[in-house]
Amino acid sequence: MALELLVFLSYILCLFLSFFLLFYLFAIYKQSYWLKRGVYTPSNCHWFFGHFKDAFLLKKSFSQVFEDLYSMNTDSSVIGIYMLQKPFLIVRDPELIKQMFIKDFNVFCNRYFASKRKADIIGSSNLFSIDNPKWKYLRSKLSPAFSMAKSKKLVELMLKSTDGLMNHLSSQTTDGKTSTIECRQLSDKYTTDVITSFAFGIQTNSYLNTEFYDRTRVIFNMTVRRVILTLSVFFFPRIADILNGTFLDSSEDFFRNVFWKSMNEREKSRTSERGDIIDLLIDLKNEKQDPEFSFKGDYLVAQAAIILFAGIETSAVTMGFTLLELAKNPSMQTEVRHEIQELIAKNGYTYEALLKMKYLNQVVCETLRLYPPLPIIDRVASENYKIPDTSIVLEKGTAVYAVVNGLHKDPQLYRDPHTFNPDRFSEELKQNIKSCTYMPFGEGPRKCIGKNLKHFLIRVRNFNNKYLQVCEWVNYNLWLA
Ligand code: HEM
Repeated sequence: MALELLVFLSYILCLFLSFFLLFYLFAIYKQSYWLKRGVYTPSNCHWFFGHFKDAFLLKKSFSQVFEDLYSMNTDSSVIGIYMLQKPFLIVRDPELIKQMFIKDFNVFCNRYFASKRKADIIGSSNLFSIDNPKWKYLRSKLSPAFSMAKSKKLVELMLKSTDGLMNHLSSQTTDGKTSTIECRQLSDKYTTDVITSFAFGIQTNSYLNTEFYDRTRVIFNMTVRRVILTLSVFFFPRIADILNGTFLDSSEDFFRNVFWKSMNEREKSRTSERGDIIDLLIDLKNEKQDPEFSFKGDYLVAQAAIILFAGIETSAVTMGFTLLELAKNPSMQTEVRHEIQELIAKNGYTYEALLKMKYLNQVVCETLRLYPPLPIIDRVASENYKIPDTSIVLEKGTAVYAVVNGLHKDPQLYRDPHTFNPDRFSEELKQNIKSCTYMPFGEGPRKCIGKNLKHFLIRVRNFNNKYLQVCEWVNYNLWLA
């Protein structure tokens, strides 16, 4: 009996070892992909984790690993990398980024990083995720809401949404002079209120009533399940299909109901333009529909939802780090406060005053250089593509990445790159910044649609009458992507 058990166990062990050996050989074979194509690959590739061992073992963020790979000591314009066994390409050379993201946009018009699950309409048919040619049609229809011409109206909407923040700040100073405030959540609540007003057409005050805010957190709070879902959507879309997750997760019905309530009420009581996304979506819903894309049902909810979620976190991260850098640099803070006080005294809290805040703009631009909220930006080749001036042919379906946090901290592109220096963006010096070396909003036709808005979002009313200092427990980590 004991002998039989031993034989049985040896069979199991042999089976396991054979399986392991086969998988190991398969992994090594898969990881020879770039070598066969003559593309430089960093040697620190683990047979199972690929180049992302530290990220999978939670020692570094994925964006930090991308930055490290970008910063490898190489002259190569592209770097072949592996996420587990899957090949991806980092494009290091700004000229090549320009070629792919702008000039050859017809080949690189879609994202790899996006939900493609057809069953999840809100996740897959929003402006961020959807593929060309539907994307082009949708973008042309949504763009008017983001034009500079509409910005004036938007600033009015935003100013109305800042009351919550101002009242909250006033209530925080316990001794009438100082208070320790957690800026990250403060910024999250502020951008949630402002962008909800724009995207969903309703006024929220996340400092007093947290229901709407808490629902948005379902998307951003990274539970283990959410991390697996997000990683699979980003890097392994087929696994995302099997996991059956949706973009809005357990909050889907909540946002759908809020959206339709807002649409229906507006349609009934619409007397003048509020100038928000709801106004635009009502017009699009009532237009003659194009066979390319129908503005109906969840296809409408999807657009409001992506504008909300693409705007909240990016703007809050930027605002939080801007506040932090100003607290660390008192002379810059004084300059910003003087500029704001002077312009508000002359123009009031107006669109015109906000446009003139040149130094604050430089500070925000420098924050976006050091802390880009989306540190990597991807595209996928929609056909085989020969990289100009090389013999490398990218296969259709290959994902390529611009590593924004790598470019922004490259000492060959920025002198003393780790120093916070808003003067880089002064009128005379900003001319020296070359195309595709500064891209917090991405590049090319698919760059951020809310780019113009963020200046207003971050400038409005924040820095006027409070003086900032850094407290002891500051956390500098940007744990995104
Ligand atoms: C500091 C603030 C912001 C930053 C740093 C930022 C950054 C970005 C980046 C890097 C992309 C990808 C661009 C590319 O692939 O080339 C993007 C796309 C997008 N952003 Fe923003 N964003 C910000 C604010 C906003 C705001 C306020 C909104 C809306 C109210 C918004 C809506 C979108 C949308 C809808 C897309 C998808 C565009 C498309 O695929 O056509 N963003 N953003």
